[in-house]
Amino acid sequence: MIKIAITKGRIEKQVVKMLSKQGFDMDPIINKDRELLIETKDGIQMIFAKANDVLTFLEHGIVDVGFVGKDTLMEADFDDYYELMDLNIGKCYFAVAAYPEYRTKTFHRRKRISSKYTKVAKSYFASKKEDVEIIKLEGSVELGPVVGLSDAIVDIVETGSTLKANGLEVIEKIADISTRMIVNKVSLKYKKEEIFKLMEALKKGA
Ligand SMILES: Nc1ncnc2c1ncn2[C@@H]1O[C@H](COP(=O)(O)OP(=O)(O)OP(=O)(O)O)[C@@H](O)[C@H]1O
Ligand SMILES: O=P(O)(O)OC[C@H]1O[C@H](OP(=O)(O)OP(=O)(O)O)[C@H](O)[C@@H]1O
Repeated sequence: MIKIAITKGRIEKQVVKMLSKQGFDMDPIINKDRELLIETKDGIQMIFAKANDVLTFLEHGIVDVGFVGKDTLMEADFDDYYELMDLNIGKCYFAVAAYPEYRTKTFHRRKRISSKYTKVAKSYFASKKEDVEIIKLEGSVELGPVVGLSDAIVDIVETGSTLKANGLEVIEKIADISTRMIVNKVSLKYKKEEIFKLMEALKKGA
């Protein structure tokens, strides 16, 4: 039995589609209602969780494999896992975004940056040797500049339509993001064959 945790939502839908294309029995998952733990005929147990919780389950050995965005991995403090594969799905990127005036404006105080990803934001501005104030927001981060809470944001951009709809633009790209397959180090020792079978199937299903 191989135990997998998948980030609910976008990532879940795409990973399930890839596995189903490779002949894995995904019907119980496609037809699930609100169940959070599903077992398939192929000896796979899947749980569906919030991105950060996927890492928590893997850290505590509850699951062998996790599917999460690189954004979640970059923001997390836990890094004792193997990142086995880039699935090339869930593609987007981290960026600094703001109103166009941000580019030319002179700041006589520390810039205020709002983000859900405070660690990523902090290390980006530190790498630029800029001392900024980071303000944590849990979502709809674009609100920061819109309501005057912050001068800029660090957030995920996919199509750019959320930024555009709010008059904001990308100031600088920080890093590419895509979905990664991560594996518990102990699991890789004991379930190597099943884990590699899963990885090969995902490679073919890409
Ligand atoms: N436009 C996008 N916005 C957010 N995440 C995206 C986007 N495109 C791809 N992703 C990837 O999908 C993952 C899950 O995103 P999703 O929107 O389902 O959850 P979330 O925004 O992290 O959390 P929440 O459940 O609070 O909305 C992200 O961690 C990221 O890797
Ligand atoms: O470039 P786009 O295609 O417009 O996508 C980017 C938007 O999607 C994400 O938000 P999400 O929908 O996950 O909601 P949230 O802001 O509540 O996290 C992200 O935080 C941006 O707001």
